[in-house]
Amino acid sequence: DGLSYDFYEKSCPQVEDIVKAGLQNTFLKDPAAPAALLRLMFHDCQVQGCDASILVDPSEENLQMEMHSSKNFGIIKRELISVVKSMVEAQCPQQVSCADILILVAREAVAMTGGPWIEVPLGRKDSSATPSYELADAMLPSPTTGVDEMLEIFSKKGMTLEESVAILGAHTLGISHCSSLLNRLYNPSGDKTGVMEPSFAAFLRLNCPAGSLTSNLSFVLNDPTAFVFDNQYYINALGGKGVLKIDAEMVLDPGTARVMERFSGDQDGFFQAFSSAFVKLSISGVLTGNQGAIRKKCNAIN
Ligand code: HEM
Ligand SMILES: [Ca+2]
Ligand SMILES: [Ca+2]
Repeated sequence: DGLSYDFYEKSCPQVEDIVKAGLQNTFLKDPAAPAALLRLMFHDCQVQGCDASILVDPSEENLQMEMHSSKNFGIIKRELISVVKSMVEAQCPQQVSCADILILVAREAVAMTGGPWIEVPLGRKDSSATPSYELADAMLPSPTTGVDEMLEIFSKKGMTLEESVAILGAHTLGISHCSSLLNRLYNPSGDKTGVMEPSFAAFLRLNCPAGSLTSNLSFVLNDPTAFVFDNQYYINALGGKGVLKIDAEMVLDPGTARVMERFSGDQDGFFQAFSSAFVKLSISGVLTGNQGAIRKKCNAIN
């Protein structure tokens, strides 16, 4: 597929160290950043492949952008990729794509919060064209996405059932806004996500009241250790404390539940499956070789 593990060996051998050093400071000051950057990677890769398309800001020539899709609600920290890119540019001008930097950043987000260190192949190019928000609308999941749609998304990337359940373990980090939960909490004919543990249901309703004007601002943690990449997400979901519909519905499906049971008692097994799933996500639909470009700035087409 044109990617390799030593892609920058000649042109920028220190790139992985620059990314890591650049992020250490950022993550100390901003504990929400790792989760945001991991989700950012998924939302880039899911639309037109891992090509940094999600980073492009609107311009006079192109007023449309992926970020205008409501499916990208809650996506933040795009600008951090530009910060890391400028650090890389200072040492290796015009060598390293924003698409690769985004993958390396997501890899560090997992590693620095206690997750596995994942070796990723490099050599992606950046898109020279931005997709419309309609493509983002069509490709990205929503708060009401269920298990069947989830498995379809990830089997298209060559993931096994085990890997698909593992990649959802990304919800061990970060937050969900109340607006993503209202359908689960207050629409009885809405999401059928089984029995929520009663005190947890009460906790969610207390934090996310019906009819609140601030449900786009208020949020709950995705698991009790939302700053730590661990297997707590599976333990909680199995105990009726899954936050999002997908987290709760995976417990109801016997196939996904069996894998969750295993990960809830085997963090190393989870880390291994997550690592191979992460690589499959990161190589999906990439531009390589003469395709695409290396952007000068991550937020604008050259
Ligand atoms: C089809 C499967 C998926 C669905 C339906 C889904 C849905 C969601 C939703 C609704 C939120 C809350 C957004 C908000 O309210 O701000 C969220 C958050 C998050 N998702 Fe997913 N997601 C899926 C797969 C993934 C994957 C594959 C990853 C990463 C590899 C991921 C990483 C995250 C992270 C880290 C957050 C927290 C973001 C933050 O704290 O800023 N998700 N997801
Ligand atoms: Ca993309
Ligand atoms: Ca956690």
